[in-house]
Amino acid sequence: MKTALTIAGSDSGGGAGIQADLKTFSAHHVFGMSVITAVTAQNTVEVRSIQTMSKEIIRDQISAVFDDIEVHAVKIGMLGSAENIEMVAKTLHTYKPQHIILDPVMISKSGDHLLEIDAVEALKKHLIPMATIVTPNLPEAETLSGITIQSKQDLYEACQIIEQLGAKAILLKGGHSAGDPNDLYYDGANYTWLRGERILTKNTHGTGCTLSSAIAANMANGLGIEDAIYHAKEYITKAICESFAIGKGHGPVNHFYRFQEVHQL
Ligand SMILES: Nc1ncnc2c1ncn2[C@@H]1O[C@H](COP(=O)(O)OP(=O)(O)OP(=O)(O)O)[C@@H](O)[C@H]1O
Ligand SMILES: Cc1ncc(CO)c(N)n1
Repeated sequence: MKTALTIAGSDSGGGAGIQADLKTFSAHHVFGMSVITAVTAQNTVEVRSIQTMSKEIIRDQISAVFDDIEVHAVKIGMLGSAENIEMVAKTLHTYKPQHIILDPVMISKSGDHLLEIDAVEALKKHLIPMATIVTPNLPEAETLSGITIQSKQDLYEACQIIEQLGAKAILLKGGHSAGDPNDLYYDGANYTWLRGERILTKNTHGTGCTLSSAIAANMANGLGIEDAIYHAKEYITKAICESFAIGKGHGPVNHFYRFQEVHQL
């Protein structure tokens, strides 16, 4: 059995964060484990409050997993504070997991801050250099690169700047663009476009969490990085296509379609 660990925040509404990650792992037949960095009181409409976990309990959750269980891939999502970023980086340095998929979560679809503003520098300094792949959305790529993205050329430049921070590869997600949701992959040498067609739905809560977890699950299952992102893009596209109109805001994506396909439900 292959395993994947998510280090992320809890979403009480079940559409994003740890909950989306574990559902994605299961749908990929990967055994999911979790380190909770923060608890958010959240639904499809808003984030009502956040309690960030202490750095000690984050460290202890990570070591409890690694001291006992082989971890085939790690996905990192919401971290909350600079202090927690430093602790996650320091603890992962001890265990040196082979694949680290870093989703640099900053702001939720509902517009709420999930990362303290002064923590961006810590993310750049401590975690990006450890990442196998970083998966920023457009606003996150602007924050990490320090440039405003208005053209295709800006996308290429943002990828280069983030790669120079030490990441091995970048997947710059196009969900927030005005047109079709095309994602740009950069491996430090070449650019590849993962093309998508915009699905007209408001049910896009947790799309970024799901995409990064699907990449982690695919890598845990032994795929190389390029196959892993290609299949993850297919997975998120279908999951959005068949998403659920649950709640009054941005509803969650559908992880069950995989089980329905396999079991012909
Ligand atoms: N309406 C849509 N139709 C098709 N694909 C989409 C749509 N919205 C997003 N995507 C795809 O979903 C993936 C996640 O992209 P997005 O930019 O939404 O991430 P995100 O902002 O980090 O998500 P979140 O913060 O809600 O978890 C990308 O592959 C993107 O192209
Ligand atoms: C806990 C959590 N992580 C990530 C996201 C993605 O925006 C979210 N809304 N909530």
